[in-house]
Amino acid sequence: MSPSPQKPSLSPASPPPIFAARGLRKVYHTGDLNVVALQGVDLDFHTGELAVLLGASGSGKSTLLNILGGLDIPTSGSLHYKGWDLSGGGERTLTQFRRNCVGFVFQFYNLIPSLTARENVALITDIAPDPMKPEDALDRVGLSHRLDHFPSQLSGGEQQRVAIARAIAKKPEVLLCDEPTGALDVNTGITVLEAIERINRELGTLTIVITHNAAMSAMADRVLHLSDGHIVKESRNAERASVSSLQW
Ligand SMILES: Nc1ncnc2c1ncn2[C@@H]1O[C@H](COP(=O)(O)OP(=O)(O)OP(=O)(O)O)[C@@H](O)[C@H]1O
Repeated sequence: MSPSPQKPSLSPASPPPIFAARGLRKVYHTGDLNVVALQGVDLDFHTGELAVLLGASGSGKSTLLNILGGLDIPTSGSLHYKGWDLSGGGERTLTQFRRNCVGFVFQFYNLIPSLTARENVALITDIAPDPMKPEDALDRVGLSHRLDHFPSQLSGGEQQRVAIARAIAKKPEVLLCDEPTGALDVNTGITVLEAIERINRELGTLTIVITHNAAMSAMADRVLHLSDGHIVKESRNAERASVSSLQW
């Protein structure tokens, strides 16, 4: 373990973390320029937790989420998910990890326009080892009445909920959400966050949501503040606020 002033969040009563990141550093090389996006991050995450990762633009949030999701690897430091070495295990390990363990939700929904909601979700359920039915996934995000609608026939919030259904249909242990409400107005954003919170609560999926929006902190178990590539503050909520009470 690399020495660092940042303390991992394990309390004595906690079960072992499923993610353990130590000294994560990420440097992007672009021409002559080196951008240090992460400067030595130590973090643990536990099953069932809902964590909000807050930070200004450029603070390193997406870089961290992409590394946690196996879309990228750190320049140095280590990342373990259960028994898997995601920092040094190679592309095959990352592919297996992404395919079996992680669902992603991004700001833009990336649905296939020529497929219905059900068919967009079925794209994933057709290749996952033990998926839920597309109809069940869409039911969990409150879209049972929109199964045969095409993306162009759905509102932005509904499209994002289809994207969430697609992400959770393979029953991932981890759900990673990068600015899931960034393109939505407040009320629509609330319905999307309600869907995410419900998935976390009902399925016990470790859920990490990144946002600029400090108001979302109240819905989390734990809030991590990222600044300039460092975790500068970590706090826990004694209770999670209901999503419908959030305002911004
Ligand atoms: N592929 C890349 N190549 C070079 N630099 C990059 C790359 N991706 C990110 N960066 C830089 O790394 C830093 C962190 O970027 P990152 O996208 O992780 O921040 P962020 O907190 O998610 O920002 P935002 O909220 O604006 O999405 C920024 O300075 C960014 O310009």
